Amino acid sequence: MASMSVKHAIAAAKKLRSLQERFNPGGSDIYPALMGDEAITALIPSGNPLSVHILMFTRALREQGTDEQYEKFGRRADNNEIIGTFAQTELGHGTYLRGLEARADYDRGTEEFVLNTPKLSSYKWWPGGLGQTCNYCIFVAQLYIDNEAKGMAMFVVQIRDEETHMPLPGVHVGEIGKKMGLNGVNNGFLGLKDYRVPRLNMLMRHQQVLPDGRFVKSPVSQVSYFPMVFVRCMVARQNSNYLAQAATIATRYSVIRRQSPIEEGQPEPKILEHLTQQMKVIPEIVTAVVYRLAAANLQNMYNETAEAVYRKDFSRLPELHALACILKVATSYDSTYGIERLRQACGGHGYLTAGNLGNIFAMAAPACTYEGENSVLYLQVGKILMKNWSQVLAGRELMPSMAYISECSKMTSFPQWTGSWECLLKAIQYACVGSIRLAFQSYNARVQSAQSQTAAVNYSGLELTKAAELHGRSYVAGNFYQQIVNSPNKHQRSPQFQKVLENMLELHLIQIFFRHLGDILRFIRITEDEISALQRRLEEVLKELRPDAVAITDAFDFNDKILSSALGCYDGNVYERLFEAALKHPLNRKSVPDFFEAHLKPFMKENADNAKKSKL
Ligand SMILES: CC(C)(COP(=O)(O)OP(=O)(O)OC[C@H]1O[C@@H](n2cnc3c(N)ncnc32)[C@H](O)[C@@H]1OP(=O)(O)O)[C@@H](O)C(=O)NCCC(=O)NCCSC(=O)/C=C/CCCCCCCCCCCCC(=O)O
Ligand SMILES: Cc1cc2nc3c(=O)[nH]c(=O)nc-3n(C[C@H](O)[C@H](O)[C@H](O)COP(=O)(O)OP(=O)(O)OC[C@H]3O[C@@H](n4cnc5c(N)ncnc54)[C@H](O)[C@@H]3O)c2cc1C
Repeated sequence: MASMSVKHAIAAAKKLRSLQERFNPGGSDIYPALMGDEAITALIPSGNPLSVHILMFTRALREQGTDEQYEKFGRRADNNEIIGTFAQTELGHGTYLRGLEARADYDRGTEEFVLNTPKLSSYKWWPGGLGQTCNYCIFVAQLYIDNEAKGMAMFVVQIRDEETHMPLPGVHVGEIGKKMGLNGVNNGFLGLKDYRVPRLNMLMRHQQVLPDGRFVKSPVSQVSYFPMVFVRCMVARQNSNYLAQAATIATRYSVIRRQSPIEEGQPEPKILEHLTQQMKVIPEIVTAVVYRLAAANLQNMYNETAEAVYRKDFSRLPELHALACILKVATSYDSTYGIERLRQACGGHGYLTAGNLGNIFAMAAPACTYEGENSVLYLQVGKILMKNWSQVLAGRELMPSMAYISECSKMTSFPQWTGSWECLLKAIQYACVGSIRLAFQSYNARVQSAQSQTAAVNYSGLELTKAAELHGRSYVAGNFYQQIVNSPNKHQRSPQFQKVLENMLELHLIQIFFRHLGDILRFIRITEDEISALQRRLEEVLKELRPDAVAITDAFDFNDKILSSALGCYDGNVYERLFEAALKHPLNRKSVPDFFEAHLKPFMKENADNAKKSKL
C-alpha cells in the first residue's frame, strides 16, 4: 500500500506542477497543494504520504529559514528534489511542546549542533512520510548552549542518502505500524544518536545561534509555532470537504433508496421524504457549506498574517492563532460526527466499503487529534478568552473576531425575544459571553486563591472548553450570517439562489440554537411557545430545503472518482454498482471456498458424529 500511495502521490505532485504553471504561474503554492490534496485523496484514499512535505516541510523552510537557507534547502524541497516531513511529536510527548525531549547541543568548537533523542520516549513518532518516503525532515528539538535550555528550535536534518535512500549513520528510522486509516502515509519513527549538523542547519529567520555560541532570541517565540497554524487552517478546509463528500453520497443515496410507505397503501417513498432522514442529512449539507465559507475566510486571514509575519509584523498572530484553533476544532469535531451520522443514514449499505463512508470517516477523524488535540486547543482558546475578558473589564477594545464579546458584555439583559435571525445569533453570542463570565469568575477565584495560572486553567477546564466551544459557534454562525445577509455581492444573486441561502441560514441558526438550548436558557428567558415555534420552523425549513438537497450537493462538484462510492455515484445506479463491487470480492472467485474442506466440513461432520453417539 505504501509504494502504491507514493506512486500515486508522485503522479499527483507532477499534476500539481502542471496545474500551478497553467493556473497560477509563479504564484503561491497553497492552491495547487489544496487541489492536489483533493485529487490525491481520490487517487489514494489511504492518504497522501507527501502531505506533510507539501504543507509543513516546504513551508517551514520558507517561513522559518533565512533567505540563504531557503536557497540551500527550500528551493530543492519546493521542486521535490528532496522530500521532507515535520518531526516534532515524540513517543512521549505531542501536546506539551515544552516537554519535548529531543535535544540539540551547540558545539562552538566545530560550529555544529549535536542532535540526540536521549531516551525511547524522545524518539520522534508520527511524522507523515517519515517511515519510508522522506530523506529529510525538520527536526524540532530543545536547544542547549553550554547545557542551558534556550527553548525549541528547528533543524534541517538529512535522514537518508539521496542516492541509495539508506538511513545515514546515527539515524534509526522506520514505520510506526498500522493505523485505523491513512495507511498509505507511512507515519514513522526517528531516533538520532550524536548526529551532527552544521550551525546553519538550524532555521534562523526568527532566532539565531551565532558562531561563538551567543543566542539571539526570537522577538516573538510563538512564531516558531507558525507551521502548525497553517495546517490548522488547512484542516478547516480539508474536513469541510470530507463532510461535503459524505453529504453528497448520503443525499444521492437518500433519493435513490425507497423504503417504508408514509401513508398506508401508498408506494414506498424515497427515504429523504422521511422527516427524520431529512434531519440526518440536510443539516450536514448546510454544515459543510458553513465551514467551507468559514475556512475560506480563515485562509485569507492566514495569507495576510503570513505576509505580515514575513515583514516582522506579528500583531495579527494572536487572533489568527485563536481562530485557527477554534475552526480546526469545530470543523474536525463536527465533520467527524457528521460523517458517522451520514453513514448511519445509509442503513446497512452505509457500512459497506463500496460506499466509501467508512474511509472518509477514517480520513476525517484523525484531524481531531493531529495538529493539536482538540480539547487542548479548546483550552488554549479558553485561556485566550480569559485574557480578553480581562481586557473587557478594563474597558479596552478586543480583536475584531471577539468584538461581539464587548458588545454583549454591555447588555444588562437579553432584549425581547423575536426569534429573528439576528435574535438567534445574538442568543448564541449572549450565551457565549455568559459562559465566559462564569468561567472567568471560577478561573479568577482560583488565581486569587494563589493557584498558578496553569492549575487554574486545569481546574476551570470544563467551563473554559464550554466558553471556547460557544465562541466557535458564535464566530462560525456570525460569519455565515454576514455572508448570506450582508454580503457585498448579494445583489448579484438570483432571488431563488438567495432564498436557498437564507433557508440554509435559517436551518443553521435553529440547529445550533437547539444544540445549545441548555447553555442559552442559562442566560435568556424563552417561553415554551417560543421554543415550540422554533420547532415548527425547523420542520418547515427542512421541507423547504428538501427539493434543493441534490442540487446543493451537486454544486460541491465532486466527480465519481473523488467520491469513490457505489452509493453516491452521479448516475444513481446504486444496486448495480453494489452488486458489481460484491462480485469482485476474492471470496466470490470460487463457488466452494477453500475453508470448506479444510475446516467447515470436518467441523460439521464431527458434530454430526457426536450427536449420533449421544443418541446410542
Ligand atoms: C498551544 C500549546 C498547547 C501550549 O503552548 P505553550 O507555549 O506550551 O504554552 P501557552 O502558555 O499555552 O502559550 C504561550 C503563549 O503562546 C501563545 N501561542 C501558543 N500557540 C501559539 C500559536 N500556534 N501561534 C501563536 N501564538 C501561540 C499563547 O496564546 C500564549 O500567548 P500569551 O503568552 O498568553 O499571550 C502548544 O503546546 C501546542 O500547540 N501543542 C500542540 C502541538 C501540536 O499542535 N502538534 C502538531 C504536530 S504536527 C502534526 O500533528 C502534523 C500533522 C500532519 C497532518 C497533515 C494532514 C494534512 C491536513 C491538511 C490538508 C489540507 C489540504 C486541503 C484539502 C482541500 O483543499 O480540500
Ligand atoms: C494521523 C496523524 C498524523 C500525524 N502527523 C504528525 C506529523 O506529521 N508531525 C508531527 O510532529 N506529529 C504528527 N502527529 C502527532 C500529533 O500531532 C499528536 O498526536 C497530537 O499533537 C496529540 O499529542 P499526543 O498524541 O501526545 O496526545 P496527548 O497530548 O498525550 O493527548 C492524550 C490526552 O491527554 C489530554 N491532554 C494532553 N495535554 C493536556 C492538557 N494540557 N490539558 C488537558 N488535557 C490534556 C488530551 O486532551 C488527550 O485527551 C500525527 C498524529 C496523527 C494521529
